[in-house]
Amino acid sequence: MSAETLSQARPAPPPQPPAVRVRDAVVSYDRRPVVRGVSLDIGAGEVVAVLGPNGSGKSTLLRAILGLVPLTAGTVDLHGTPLRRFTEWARIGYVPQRLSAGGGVPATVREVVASGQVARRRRLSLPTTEDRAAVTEALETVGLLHRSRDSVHELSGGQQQRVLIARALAGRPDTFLMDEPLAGVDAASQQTLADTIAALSGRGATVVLVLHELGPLEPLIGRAVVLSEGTVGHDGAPPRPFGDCARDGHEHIHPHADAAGGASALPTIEVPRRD
Ligand SMILES: Nc1ncnc2c1ncn2[C@@H]1O[C@H](COP(=O)(O)OP(=O)(O)OP(=O)(O)O)[C@@H](O)[C@H]1O
Repeated sequence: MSAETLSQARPAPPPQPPAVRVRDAVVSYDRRPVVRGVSLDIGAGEVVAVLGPNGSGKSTLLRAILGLVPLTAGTVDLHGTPLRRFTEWARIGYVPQRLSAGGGVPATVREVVASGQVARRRRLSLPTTEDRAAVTEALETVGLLHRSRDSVHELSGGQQQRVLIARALAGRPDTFLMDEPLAGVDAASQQTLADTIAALSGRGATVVLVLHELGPLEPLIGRAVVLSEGTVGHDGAPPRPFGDCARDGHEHIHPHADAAGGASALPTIEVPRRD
């Protein structure tokens, strides 16, 4: 290579840090460790499923990554920054598992979805036209624009789940952590949401999905982290036959009631810790 070519060569961009880096993470409830020494990196732009049986620690790991439950030991970095110093919460979209009934405040569907933009707004600033358009688009994406003014209390369980997904979309983050986003959602909406997640991935978003079954997300999932009693039992291509969970008679207990029982199950809005 000539001196001239060398002088024209641009320096390579610095390597991007992983979107999520977990090292030796331990999380305990009442001194009982339920995540026991997990280490993993999730690269920016990766789509990763976190699988495992009931109680294996999937949700707890996700919540620990977000700082919603404290680590007993180990570290978490988000986009190259230790969790306790991480401030770019507008980059993170969290879809929690639907939580207990009765804990929510009365809110319309639109209000809940708009709350997904809190992290990206300056304190006390009003939503911009762009913000409002993003809320409308998110509601359209999950097929609930027509329910915008209804109370979330009136929605079925599957619809509430779609509200939580819309809330994450409305914030326009680049990193999604979703805890069973399709559980309780009807088949047609599941496919729409899978298409949405595929589009997010196509735009370079990082997506971490706690799942019990891959379902319509299967084509998207190249990597699965399988937890077993709080440790990583497998990290690689999705194990087969993982579709067993979808077959009749599987013993997995899904935490989400479907439409029938959903009206009483309010989403609890959680904001990651920012200290
Ligand atoms: N807030 C809590 N307090 C005490 N124990 C908890 C709490 N949350 C979860 N656990 C327990 O920790 C263990 C791991 O739970 P976790 O919800 O992380 O598992 P999971 O793999 O997501 O399960 P599931 O598939 O049922 O959602 C379970 O034994 C659960 O009962």
